[in-house]
Amino acid sequence: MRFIKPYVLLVIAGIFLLLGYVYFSFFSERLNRCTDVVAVTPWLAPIVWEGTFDAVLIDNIYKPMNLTVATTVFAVGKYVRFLQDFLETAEKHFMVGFHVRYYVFTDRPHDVPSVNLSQGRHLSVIQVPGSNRWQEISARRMEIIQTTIERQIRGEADYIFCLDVDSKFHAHWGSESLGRLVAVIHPGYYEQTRDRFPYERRPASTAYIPMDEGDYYYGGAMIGGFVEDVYTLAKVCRTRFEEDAGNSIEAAWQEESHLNRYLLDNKPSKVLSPEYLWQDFKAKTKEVKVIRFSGVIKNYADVRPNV
Ligand SMILES: CC(=O)N[C@H]1[C@@H](OP(=O)(O)OP(=O)(O)OC[C@H]2O[C@@H](n3ccc(=O)[nH]c3=O)[C@H](O)[C@@H]2O)O[C@H](CO)[C@H](O)[C@@H]1O
Ligand SMILES: [Mn+2]
Repeated sequence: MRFIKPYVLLVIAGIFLLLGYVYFSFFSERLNRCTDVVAVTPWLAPIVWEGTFDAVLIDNIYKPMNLTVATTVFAVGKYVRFLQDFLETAEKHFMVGFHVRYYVFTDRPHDVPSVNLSQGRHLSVIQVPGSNRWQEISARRMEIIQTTIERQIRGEADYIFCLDVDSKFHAHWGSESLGRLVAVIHPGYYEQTRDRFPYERRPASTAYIPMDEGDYYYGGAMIGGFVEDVYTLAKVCRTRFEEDAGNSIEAAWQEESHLNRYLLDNKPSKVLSPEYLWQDFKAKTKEVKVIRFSGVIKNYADVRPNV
């Protein structure tokens, strides 16, 4: 040992430190980059994330089918102000190249903006009553979707998406989202365990979900699928909502709670990742590579009839 000069020992120690650093930073970077997502549900339905589909290939399958996609959107009261951005961004990103029929439900038909629609895309305005309770407006969507499918949409479209209006499209939303019954994972709860989901927890409500049940917490801002499957969903949720009202109970998150109960018993055939329902106030997380549709930041006191 006495032949080894101290500086040699220092150099050896330095080399070990350097190797340790390189090794550690390599693996910690790999750990950080590990953003794998689950792309299938326990009942084997796909969960659609960026990287799990080939947009060109899927379009090539669906486009020759000459499909029409209905899109319902409610703009009651001051929510008409969201229509312009919603429609303009939908024209850029939503089901581009497909026949799209927008159904705009509003109590202010004269305030519906005129937006240039691409070829093969139409818009109908359907007058609905206003209300002084936002909970009622939000919840009555199920009833109105049900009756409009009966009256009109059934004969005009193959698929349907029912969307929140206080939102914008930011990137491609195409045929990869089509399926028999399609729901979206709520962006606020995809990292949570189910005991944290805000399901309706009172057994007196028909939307009740016990603590040890539930698959995902689905967002009420998007529901889609075959017109007939969405029709049944809307009808069941509406009936249950009214049954609850008869017993003087309103589920925690109105139709969203009923939707979650319905989807627990009737599993969606396709689940969209939170890329398809983000919220502008929420910072992007590493799993979410693309934000396709996102709720804008709104001043609730300013836009809702009651707070
Ligand atoms: C991200 C997400 O999943 N959002 C859900 C959530 O919050 P939100 O806070 O996003 O609800 P919201 O105020 O956007 O209401 C839902 C929708 O109802 C319509 N509307 C509402 C009020 C009004 O005065 N006029 C009007 O037209 C409009 O289309 C709006 O987008 O909770 C609601 C139920 O409580 C719905 O389930 C929403 O889909
Ligand atoms: Mn909303």
